[in-house]
Amino acid sequence: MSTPELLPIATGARSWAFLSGELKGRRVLGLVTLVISAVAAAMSLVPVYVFGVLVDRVTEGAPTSTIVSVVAIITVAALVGGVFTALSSYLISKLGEGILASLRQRVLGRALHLPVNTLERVGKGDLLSRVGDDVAVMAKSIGEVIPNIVSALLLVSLSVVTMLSLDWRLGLAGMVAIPMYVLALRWYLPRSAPMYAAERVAMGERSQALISSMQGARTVRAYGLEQAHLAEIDAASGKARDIGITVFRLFTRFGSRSNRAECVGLSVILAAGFVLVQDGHVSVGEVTAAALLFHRLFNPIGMLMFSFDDVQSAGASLARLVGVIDMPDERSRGTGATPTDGTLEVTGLRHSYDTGHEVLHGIDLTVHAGETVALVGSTGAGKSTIAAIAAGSIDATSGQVRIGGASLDELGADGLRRHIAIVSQEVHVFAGSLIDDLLLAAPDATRDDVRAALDTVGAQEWVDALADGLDTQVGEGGHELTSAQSQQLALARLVLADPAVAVLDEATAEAGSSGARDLEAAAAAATRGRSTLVVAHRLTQAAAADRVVVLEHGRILEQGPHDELVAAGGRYAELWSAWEGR
Ligand SMILES: Nc1ncnc2c1ncn2[C@@H]1O[C@H](COP(=O)(O)OP(=O)(O)OP(=O)(O)O)[C@@H](O)[C@H]1O
Repeated sequence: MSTPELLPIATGARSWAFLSGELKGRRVLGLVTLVISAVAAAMSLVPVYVFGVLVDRVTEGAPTSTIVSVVAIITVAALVGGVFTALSSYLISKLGEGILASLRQRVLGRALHLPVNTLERVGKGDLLSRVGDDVAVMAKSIGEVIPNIVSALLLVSLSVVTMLSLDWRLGLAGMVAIPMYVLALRWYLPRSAPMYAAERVAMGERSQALISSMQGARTVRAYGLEQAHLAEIDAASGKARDIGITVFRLFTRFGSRSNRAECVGLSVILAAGFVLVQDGHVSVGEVTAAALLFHRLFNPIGMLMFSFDDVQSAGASLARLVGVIDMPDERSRGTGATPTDGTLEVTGLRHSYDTGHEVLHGIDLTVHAGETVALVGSTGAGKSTIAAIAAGSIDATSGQVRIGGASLDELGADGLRRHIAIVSQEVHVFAGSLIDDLLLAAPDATRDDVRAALDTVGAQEWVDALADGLDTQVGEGGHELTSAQSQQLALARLVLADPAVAVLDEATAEAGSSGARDLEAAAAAATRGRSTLVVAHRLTQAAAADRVVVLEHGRILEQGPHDELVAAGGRYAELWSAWEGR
C-alpha cells in the first residue's frame, strides 16, 4: 500500500513570519499586554527587594516599627500585583484567543476550498488531524502554556535586571547558572522527543490489545484464547510500563541537572556576596535580596524548561497549520463570462483517478436548457464521476464542461456556484438551526422564501411539526433527521440557490419504495425548469426523464428517450425489463 502524500508543512521561518504577522496586526493590544504583564512581574519582585532592605535596617539597628512600613509596602505590592496579574491573564488570553480564532478561520477557510482532487490524493485523515488535533494542541498552548511562558520570561528578565542593578557582580554570579540550564536542555530535548513518541505508540498498542480482546470477547471465550490474549495484553502493558519508567527516569535526571544549576547559581551568588560584603561593596541586605531573587526564579525557570516539549509540539502543529494556509488557491477566478442559457455541454471528457486507471474514455453529452437527462449504467460505469465533473466538484483529466457556452474555468468558482448545483450522495446536515442549514445556499433568502422552498420539496409539513419549526436545532447534538428528510433539505437548498443547471446524484436507493416515490416527486419539483443531469439509481427516474444516456465502462453505449430505447431492444431495454421484473 502506498503512503498517501501529505499536505505541505511550513518551514520554521515561515511559521514565525505568520505568528509575527498576527502579532503585528494586534500591535496595540500586544504592547499593552506586555506592559501590564511586566508590572505584574515587577510587583512580585517587590517583597524580595524590600526584604533585603529590611535586613539592612535590622543590621543598622532600626526600630521594630520599621517592619510596619515593610509590611505596608508588601501588602500594596501584593494588591497591585494581584490586579495586574488578573489583567495580564485576561489580556494574554484575549490576544491568544484572537490569534487562535484567526488561525482556525484561515485553516478552515483554506481547507474547505481545497480541490476535491487534492483531498483524494492526500486523504482526509491528514486534513482532519490538522484541523482537529493540531488546532487542539495550539489551543492548549495558547490557553495555558504561552501565558505561563510569557510571565516566566518577564519574571526572569526583570529579576536579572534587578540583580544587576543591586550589583553587577551579583548579577553575573547568578548568570553562571544559565549555561548549565542550557546544557541540561541540550541533554534532555534530543532524548525526550523520541521517547515520548515511543511512549505514545506503546500506549496506543496497549489500548489496541485491550480493545480488540474486549470486542472479540465471545470469540476469545469460545476458542479458549483467554491465556493467549492475556499474555498479549500483558506484553503490551509491560512495554508501555517499561517505556513509562524510562521516560520518568529521564525526566528525573533532567530535574536533577536543573537542580544542579540552581545549586551552583545560588552557591556562586552567596560566595560572591560574602566576598563583596567583606570588601564593603554591597550590603548584607543586597546579597540577601539577590539570593532570594535567584531562589524566586527556580519555579519560573523550571516552568520554562519543562515547557520546551509543549513549545516544540506547538511549533510542529503551527507549521502544519500554516502549511495548509499557505497552499495556493487553485480556484479559478473566472473571466466574468456569463452563460447565454442553461445548456450543459460536456465534450471529450476523460478522467483517471489517482490509481492511474482511466474510468471515462471521451464522453460527449449535452443537456439542453430545461431538459432532464438521466445517466444509467451498471455499478462503476462512471455515472457519479461524470456528475461530479459536470458540477465542477472534481477536475477532469481532460475535456471541457460548458454552461451556456462558458467553460467552468471562465465562470470561475463563484460563477460556478451561481449557475450549477449538485445534490450528491453525501448529504450533510450542519449542526445549527434548520433555517441556517438552508440559508447556506442563499444567505439573503427570507423566511418566506425558505418556507416556499420547503413547500416545493414537500417538507413543509414535517418541518412545521417540529417543536421549534424552522428554528429547530438539527445536525450533531440536535434533532435527528431521517436520511429522506436530509435529502429533502438538500433539494430545498437547491431550490433556494436557484441555479440554471442542477446535477442530482442522490442516494435514494435505500429509501423505502413510498419514500423513494416522494423523493422522486421532490426532485422533479426542485428541478422543474432547470437543465438537469440526474444519475438514475432507479430506472423510474430514467423513465421520467426527457432523455436517457446509457453508460458502460466509461463510454456512452446508447441514448434517447425512454420509449425509443425500450423499443430499440438494446442494453437499456435489458436493464428496463430486469427492473420491471424485480
Ligand atoms: N475516488 C475514487 N478513486 C479512485 N477510483 C474511483 C473513485 N471514485 C470512483 N472510482 C472508480 O471510477 C469508476 C467509476 O466510478 P463511478 O462512481 O463514477 O461509477 P458509477 O457508475 O457512479 O457507479 P455507482 O452506481 O456504483 O455509483 C469505478 O471503477 C470506480 O471504482
